[in-house]
Amino acid sequence: MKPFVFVNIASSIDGKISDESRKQVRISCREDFQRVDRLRAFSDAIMVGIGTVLSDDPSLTVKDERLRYERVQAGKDENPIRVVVDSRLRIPLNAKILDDRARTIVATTEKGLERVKLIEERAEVVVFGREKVDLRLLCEYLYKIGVRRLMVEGGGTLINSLLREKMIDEFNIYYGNMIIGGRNSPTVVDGESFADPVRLELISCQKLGEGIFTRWRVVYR
Ligand SMILES: NC(=O)c1ccc[n+]([C@@H]2O[C@H](COP(=O)([O-])OP(=O)(O)OC[C@H]3O[C@@H](n4cnc5c(N)ncnc54)[C@H](O)[C@@H]3O)[C@@H](O)[C@H]2O)c1
Ligand SMILES: Nc1nc(=O)c(N)c(NC[C@H](O)[C@H](O)[C@H](O)COP(=O)(O)O)[nH]1
Repeated sequence: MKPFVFVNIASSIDGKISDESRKQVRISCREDFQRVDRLRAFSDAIMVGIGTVLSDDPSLTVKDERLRYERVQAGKDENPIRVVVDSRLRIPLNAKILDDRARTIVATTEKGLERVKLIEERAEVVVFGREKVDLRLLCEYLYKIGVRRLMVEGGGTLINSLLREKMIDEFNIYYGNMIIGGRNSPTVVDGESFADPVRLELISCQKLGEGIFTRWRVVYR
């Protein structure tokens, strides 16, 4: 069994999620960040790859105090569980994701065991896989500890692996009103291309701020 897995990502019109520097580019408008905050609040866990932690240093917490309050009223923690996929435990000790605002799980492999002690002082470390984190086992584990809605906030390398494993149920993509360009800029799905393109079904499409918010169901064949 696995949670319902959905991606939320902000993209430029040319499909880029950052520029060639790989530093964070603000693509979302205010309305979109509010939408993302609500999605976070209605998720049990939020997952990112270590590439995103190293580039963006996200906190992955719910910003709106009322949404955190509603979670507590519903018997949940203020913030969803944060999950980092980090094969070699490269996570910096001062990463925001390791602060005490939410429960954090760092998923690593047998190659990441050297730093386990250090990280364990700040987060829960789980080991799944030898070279790359085994995402199927990780998602099964998350289901076992009660995660039913898993939000994936990137980046493109992690999303590619999850798609290959047929783990993603839905994409929420916000297209900001910009073109970033650059052959080496990260895209929504990086890594190798698919022999057969992954098919999607459009759920909804709406103007949001100055951009477009789209939802897509993944159709695996
Ligand atoms: N615009 C947005 O919404 C948004 C959101 C997130 C990230 N980003 C951007 O994306 C970029 C980072 O993305 P990225 O692709 O470099 O990194 P990523 O966040 O996808 O992390 C990938 C890393 O995770 C690790 N990993 C472990 N097991 C894995 C597995 N089974 N499959 C895949 N990866 C595994 C590997 O070390 C791999 O290099 C940054 O530039 C960031 O700004 C943008
Ligand atoms: N939704 C969204 N729109 C963007 O324009 C953008 N650049 C990101 N980038 C993803 C980034 O890695 C983080 O998810 C948050 O942008 C960081 O915010 P927090 O500190 O977690 O609140 N995400």
